[in-house]
Amino acid sequence: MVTPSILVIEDDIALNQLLVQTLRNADYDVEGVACLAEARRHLSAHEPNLILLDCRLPDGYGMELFENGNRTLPPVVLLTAHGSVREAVNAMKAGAVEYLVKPIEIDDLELTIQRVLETITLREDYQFCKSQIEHQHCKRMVGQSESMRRVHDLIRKVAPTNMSVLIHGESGIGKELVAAEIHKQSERAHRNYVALDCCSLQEKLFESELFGHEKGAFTGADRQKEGLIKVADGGTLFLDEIGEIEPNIQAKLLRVLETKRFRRVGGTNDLSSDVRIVAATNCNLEEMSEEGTFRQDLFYRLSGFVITIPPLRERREDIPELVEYFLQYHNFSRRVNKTISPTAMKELIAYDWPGNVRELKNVVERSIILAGHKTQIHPEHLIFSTSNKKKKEMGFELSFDHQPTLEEIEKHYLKLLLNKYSGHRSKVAQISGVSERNIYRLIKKYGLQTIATGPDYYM
Ligand SMILES: Nc1ncnc2c1ncn2[C@@H]1O[C@H](COP(=O)(O)OP(=O)(O)OP(=O)(O)O)[C@@H](O)[C@H]1O
Repeated sequence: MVTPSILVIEDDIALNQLLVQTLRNADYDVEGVACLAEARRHLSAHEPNLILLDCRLPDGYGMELFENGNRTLPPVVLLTAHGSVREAVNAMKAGAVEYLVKPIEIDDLELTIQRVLETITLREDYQFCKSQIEHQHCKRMVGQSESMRRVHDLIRKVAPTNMSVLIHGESGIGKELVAAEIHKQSERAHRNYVALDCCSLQEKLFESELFGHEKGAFTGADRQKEGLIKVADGGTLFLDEIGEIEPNIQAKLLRVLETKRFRRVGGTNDLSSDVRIVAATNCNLEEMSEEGTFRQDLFYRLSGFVITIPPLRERREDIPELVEYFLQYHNFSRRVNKTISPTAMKELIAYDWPGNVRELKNVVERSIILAGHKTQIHPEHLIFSTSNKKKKEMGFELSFDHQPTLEEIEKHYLKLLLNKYSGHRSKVAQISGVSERNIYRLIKKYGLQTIATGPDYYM
């Protein structure tokens, strides 16, 4: 184990030497300085694990060290004069983790330092474990129903090949999770996995995001930029909502699939990238290709291998496992230990889940909060997006205390639909009669990102 390092900042030379020597005898790696200027110099080159800081120094108050720029200081134990309680309180408020009152007892000093260092180690270990668990939870695919076993089987079979894959399924069903799994189980796993939502950006920006651009290709292109196709060279590029891409980009994407070649926006040189494309959609691409809104040749290229994820309401046997999984995840991150009552579980299984797994995840998280101090989640803690059941399904009301502008009506209506359908954007698009791309634009325009739940990269 690395020896913990300590910086002693104390202007009383005798005390400084005593502290340094005592702590060195206790096997710490210790340096001593006598003023703020020296401390700042030392800290610009070293990162001690802990600082012992005198309150008053010849060139200022010890606490001024906290105000010094953005650099995060290691934990500070303040050395205060006997009787200056106010100073100690202010120090703790400013960020010191402990204080020691002079004259300093050696036993006290050693114990305090040991305790502070132990707390830091525990906190670091906790953060590490938490991030590991969160990471695993983000990635793990749960569900042992027959249809999900088939999905797993298809992933296992297609992952090692280099085939393009088209993932089909309703919004919030886990398409991105399947794409990530294909990458993880492929030989490309050690290279980049890059995800891009095809309706998150306006056409020109999307094109430049995908293919990159040359300097001067358009206003604002002040330097050459690498596109995601290149960034994912050797790896996997996941294109979500592929049905939304414009015909011009469809043609360029087809070229990448056929020849692995492309050009940056504004460029004349052919570039190449060995990228595997995994695409997802909740549209009927076949129908779109027959109607002429999606290139047929691109559809055929992409649909060489299709994985369809059935909606949650068609594989209700997965619900208990998913509920337990999300419960465990949210219990852990909220440091509680809630269980679910059999009646609440029954309701979850019976519900139709228009927002699929994403909606289930949200309902479980909300139920933990609503259960408050109760250890068990009951039906009254479950709030579904279509709550008040079907009774208000057909009607809606917008009320204003003034004559609203059209924009205000648009914003309120969008907000109402997003709330009603748990941020299920394709449903909102379908009901309001505009494309999903437009729904995205409106969500951004009216700052409703927090209601529109979806993968982070959308917003
Ligand atoms: N089988 C599953 N096991 C565990 N978590 C899941 C599963 N399916 C979906 N999820 C979780 O549900 C949420 C939505 O999943 P994901 O983003 O993959 O859906 P999507 O189909 O790509 O959605 P969209 O159509 O909106 O892009 C994510 O938090 C994901 O981790």
